This record gives sequence, structure tokens and C-alpha cells, in this order.
Amino acid sequence: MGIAPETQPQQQPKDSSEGAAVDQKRWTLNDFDIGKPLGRGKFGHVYLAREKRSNHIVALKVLFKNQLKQSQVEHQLRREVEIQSHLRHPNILRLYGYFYDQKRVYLILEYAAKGELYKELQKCKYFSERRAATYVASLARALIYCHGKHVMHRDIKPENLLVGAQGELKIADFGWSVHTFNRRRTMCGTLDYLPPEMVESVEHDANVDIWSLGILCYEFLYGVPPFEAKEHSDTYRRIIQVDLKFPSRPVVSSAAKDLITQMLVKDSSQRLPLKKLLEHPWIVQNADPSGVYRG
Ligand SMILES: CCc1cccc(CC)c1NC(=O)n1cc2c(c1)/C(=N\C(=O)c1ccc(N3CCN(C)CC3)cc1)N=N2
Repeated sequence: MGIAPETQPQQQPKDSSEGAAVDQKRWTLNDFDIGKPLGRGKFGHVYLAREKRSNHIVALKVLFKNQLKQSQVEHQLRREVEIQSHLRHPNILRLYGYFYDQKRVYLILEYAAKGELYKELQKCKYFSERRAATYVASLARALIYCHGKHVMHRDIKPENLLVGAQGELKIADFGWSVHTFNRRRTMCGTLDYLPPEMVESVEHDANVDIWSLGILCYEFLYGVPPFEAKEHSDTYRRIIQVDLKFPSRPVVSSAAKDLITQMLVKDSSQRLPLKKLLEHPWIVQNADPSGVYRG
């Protein structure tokens, strides 16, 4: 579903530089009708937009260059855009292209019509085992795809997950953990998802994603991440010690606890491989094969 490229050269609006491209398309703001704002992040806003030629609905993410510069994330943005534009998976938000002008960088993104997953999680407090397992299985498939392309650490925490029109999950991050504009009740949400090897800052491999998916699975089922603590230092200690406890409420099946226990293992080489996760009884018995939770 490519959206119409800039074919014939057109008079560029005076203040927009050559539209940069992802796959050789040159975009400018004039190619889009801008709609309502969808959300805001630390570096800018995201708007509903329609590409004029194809009438294709997209999300246009506007990032302010000066804020990117101040936080020294330009190189990270370039790398992440390069990665994201080559990923094609139903559970990874598409990046169709980008362009920039004097002050801003614009990312042309797939529109996820049902919005942010973390708001849904806050609203229902925690998910049913079927809903959690369906989401975890679809994210495992997305991560298997990413690892197959030597892309890792997609930073899958609730703030970076969106929901498509059919209820399917979309990993929407550009490694933008810094981008998360204090979007959760706790400023330090980011800490909760770090695996021991990152907390102890030793080298890490794609198995960090298995750990983060285990954290996410726990939070889907209990409404809070497993190592949450008031102080950073306590969260660090609990992560490093893998101080994993399962509350008695809400009631969660032992199969779910077994899966989480196999993912939250300190030695990253001993974590349950993602392919094995898809064969785990809890996933097989609870996840909807379509990857869509129908309620
Ligand atoms: C700039 C905002 C930001 C900062 C940091 C990280 C991220 C990724 C999640 C983002 N968002 C981002 O990149 N986004 C890329 C996107 C995107 C966000 C998006 N949709 C929505 O944000 C959205 C929000 C609410 C919504 N409704 C809410 C009310 N409901 C009743 C109906 C549906 C429907 C859609 N589609 N592509």
C-alpha cells in the first residue's frame, strides 16, 4: 500500500529543503492534509493526516530539530528511521518515509486507529489471560521477525505499543525510550523493563527482548511490572536479584506464571527462546491464532 510518490518535480515551498526520502520518494508538507492531533511526545506531536494523491490516511509525527539537538538524539533518529523503514510486519508500525524543513523533522507513519495500548491497560487495570496471551504471541512473532533481520531491543513497553483498527498490536517505537514523554504514572517507567545485563551494563544480545516481553506479560496480567519499587535503587536490586513474586490477586494460572518464570531468567542464554514461547501451553491454550483479541 505504497502512498503516491512525488513524481514530477514541483515548486518546493520556499522554506522546505529537499524532501528527504526513505525509498526514493520525496515528500513535502504540501502532500498532506493535516487532521486532528493524536498525541504528543517529548520531541513533538503526532497528527492524523491524509496524503492528497492517494487519499491514504497516515499519522504524521512532527519532531522539533532543536529539541532533538538538545537531547543529542539526531543520530539515534537516523538509525531508527533506517531500521524502521525496512521492517514489514503486521505487528510493527510502518514508517513510509520522512522529510524535514528548517525547524522540524516529519515522519510519515502507519495510522493505528485504536490508539495507545497503555491507556487501555490503565483503563481495565489488567487484561484477561486470553487477551494477554494473544498480545504476547503477536509480539513474539514480531520479535522473531526482527531478530531474523538482526534488529533487537525494540523496547517493548506498554507506552510503545499501539492498537490497529482490527485490535492488532503494533510496536511503534523508534527506540524512543527517551521519547516517552513521562507518559506513565511513574517518571521512571523505563527502568522497570531493563534486564540485569543492561542494569549492570554488560554487553547484551537479542535475548534482552525475551526479558522485556516477560516483564510486559506480567504487567498485562497484574497491571504493574514485577520489579516496581518506589526508589530506582530498589528497582535495580530487584531486577538484578530477579526478585520475582506473584501476588495472590488477581488470580493468574500457573501456566502463565511458568512462562513468565522461564523468561525472567538472569542468564540471558537460559531464557525461553521466542520460538519455544509460541509452543508454551499457556500461549497455545489462550492466544487467538489470528493475533487479534476479539473480546
Ligand atoms: C508523538 C506521540 C508519541 C510519543 C512517543 C511514542 C509514540 C509511539 C507510541 C508516540 N505516538 C506515535 O508515534 N504514534 C504513531 C501513530 C500513532 C501514534 C497513531 N495513533 C494514535 O496515536 C491514536 C491515538 C488515539 C486514538 N483514539 C483515542 C480515543 N479512542 C476512543 C479512539 C482512538 C487513535 C489513534 N497512529 N500512528
